[in-house]
Amino acid sequence: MNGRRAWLVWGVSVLAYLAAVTQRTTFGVAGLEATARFDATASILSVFTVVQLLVYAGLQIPVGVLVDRFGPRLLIAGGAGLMMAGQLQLATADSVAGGILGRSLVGAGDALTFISVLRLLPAWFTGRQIPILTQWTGIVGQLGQIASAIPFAFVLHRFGWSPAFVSAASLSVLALVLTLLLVRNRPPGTAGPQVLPLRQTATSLAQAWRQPGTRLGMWTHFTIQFPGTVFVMMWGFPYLVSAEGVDSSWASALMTLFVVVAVICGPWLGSWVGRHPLRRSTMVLLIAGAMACAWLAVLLYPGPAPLWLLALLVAVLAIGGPGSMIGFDFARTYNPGNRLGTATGIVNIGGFIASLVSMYLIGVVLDVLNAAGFSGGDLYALDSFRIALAVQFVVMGFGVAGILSTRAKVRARMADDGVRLPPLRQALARERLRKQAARRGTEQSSPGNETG
Ligand SMILES: N[C@@H](Cc1c[nH]cn1)C(=O)NCC(=O)O
Repeated sequence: MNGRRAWLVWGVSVLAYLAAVTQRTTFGVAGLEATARFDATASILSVFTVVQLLVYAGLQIPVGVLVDRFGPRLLIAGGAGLMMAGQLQLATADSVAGGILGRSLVGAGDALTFISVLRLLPAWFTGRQIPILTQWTGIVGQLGQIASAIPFAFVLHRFGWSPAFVSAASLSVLALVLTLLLVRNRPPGTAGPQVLPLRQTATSLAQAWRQPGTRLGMWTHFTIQFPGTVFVMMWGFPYLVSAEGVDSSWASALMTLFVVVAVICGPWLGSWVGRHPLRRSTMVLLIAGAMACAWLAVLLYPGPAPLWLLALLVAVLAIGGPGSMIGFDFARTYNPGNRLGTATGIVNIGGFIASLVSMYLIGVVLDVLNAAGFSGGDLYALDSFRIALAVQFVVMGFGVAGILSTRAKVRARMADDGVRLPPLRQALARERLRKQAARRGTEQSSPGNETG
């Protein structure tokens, strides 16, 4: 099914997602300028980010329903239009209310983009390519952070607030135009999934939710996306610099390591998922276990943790981004085409809710410890952070319980359908044999290649 046209559609839609991630992250880069422009305190500024994330998370299900009804092209274009409007609003806003309106529009446009881009993949690609391309979609999109950190920051510091946000808006204009010109919902001559009548929308939403595979995807996203998001978007920098005493240039290097590890792991995880579709949840639990162990080692380390241990922590947390994409693979494989957008929206809520709850609770615990005198007047004391960050174990425990209970339901349904899951040991032995056979095949074919 895939040819040049499919790659073009994917390329343009991923550019639209990259533009969305750029718009999502520009405000973080402009934090200092925003404080001066809006004459705002740190907590008011954090409201900008929280509102944007709440709008994003709150719109996931409506957007999922809309993408099933109107197709991804219209929604990706609409998302780009909303983000353009949001950034233009921000470019001219000089009151907190005006700024928050701008960020809300950006959050709404952003919400329309990612699940619509994922929705295009099964229409244009087949089989094992889909999990790999799902990963590449996530990876290429994250590069939008670099567009905020380098060209956007350059324009902001050189030319000021309004030119920077207007230039960011122009990226969404490009995404809007290219999407309308080049993206199509499916290859010409192929029939899309049957669109359900409007009155069946609620039924379809209920069916997507009742499907335990969708909820397994949501708990997957919930459990392993949030530790990395919390670290990168909110608490990582203050923790590293103020509590662990890491130099700020090393802290930036650790944040770069985060992106590099996510980029390296994504394609590998995508191809692993394609080869072991029945072991996806085991991989998710392994990643969650590795994250819990890494945090435990850092938080229990007597005194400030050494840089190598912090680098290990960052590397493990980074796997969560690509790892959480396995959640979307559950949604895709356990739902029919006509409710795939809805199911994807449900999955995508998981990680963002867990992130918001954790970010907030960590802040509350830090405040309480400070008010109680535990922190010795230093809000970001190492021992206070040890307790506050441990909140994540509770959130993760919640997620793991969700994964285990929904996985049991998925497996029970599979057993009813006559699908038997071979024991892990047997599956690993079979994989070893397959690899040996593949190696023997290569050895045997090499002389032929040489003579041929
Ligand atoms: N898991 C992330 C995307 C990702 C992929 N690799 C690293 N991060 C996700 O769910 N993203 C949703 C979005 O809207 O960006």
